Amino acid sequence: MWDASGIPELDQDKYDADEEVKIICLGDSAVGKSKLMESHPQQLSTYALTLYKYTTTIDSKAVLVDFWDTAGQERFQSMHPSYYHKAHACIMVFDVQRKITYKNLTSWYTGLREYRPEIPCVVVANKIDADMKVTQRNFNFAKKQGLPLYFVSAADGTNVVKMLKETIKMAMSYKQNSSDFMDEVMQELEVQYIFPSRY
Ligand SMILES: Nc1nc2c(ncn2[C@@H]2O[C@H](COP(=O)(O)OP(=O)(O)OP(=O)(O)O)[C@@H](O)[C@H]2O)c(=O)[nH]1
Ligand SMILES: [Mg+2]
Repeated sequence: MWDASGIPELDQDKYDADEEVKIICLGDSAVGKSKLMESHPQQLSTYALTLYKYTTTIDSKAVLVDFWDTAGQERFQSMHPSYYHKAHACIMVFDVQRKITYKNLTSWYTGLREYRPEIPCVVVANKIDADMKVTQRNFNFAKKQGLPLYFVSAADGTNVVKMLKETIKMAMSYKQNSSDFMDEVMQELEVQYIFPSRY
């Protein structure tokens, strides 16, 4: 099992800066998570984790975004808690051509909410280039959970930038507005859970 805390570049303290957000990516293997992120050249890879660093301008503020990408075969059951730690938003991806990847969103979402009950989360229906008709279909999971749904193609770029920009905005808004007491408590609990030996 990988340990993000051992990599200096993944030092959690830097996420305290106002203009930096952490966005995690979840979804089954081969749905296109890495392809969605690969438009961003700077990356740092370990065994199961790839970090894509991305700078953008939102509301005339320079924002540094760390996109965290893991291999889908890790599955939610064995996701390391530090993957979720201090994440400000989540991108959940499925493949419109493989129904099972849509069904499994439920498990990914349950796993996410265990660690990050409040962060904004978007659902991405990827690979629409393979079958444009799917954009007419209802994907009730997103509606039922009250999550935004984006039809995208990582292959030809359709809606990718729009989805990323809107997710970054949600992440920033979460970071700026969620410093309520419960969130602080949750974060303390997470820290103790990840680094039990320090306490
Ligand atoms: N047609 C089409 N193929 C895509 C699209 N996005 C990804 N693919 C292909 O789907 C395959 C899997 O893409 P990856 O980005 O490696 O998927 P992943 O979710 O990162 O998979 P894991 O790392 O195993 O979890 C690759 O062959 C991609 O080229 C898309 O929008 N359209
Ligand atoms: Mg991948």
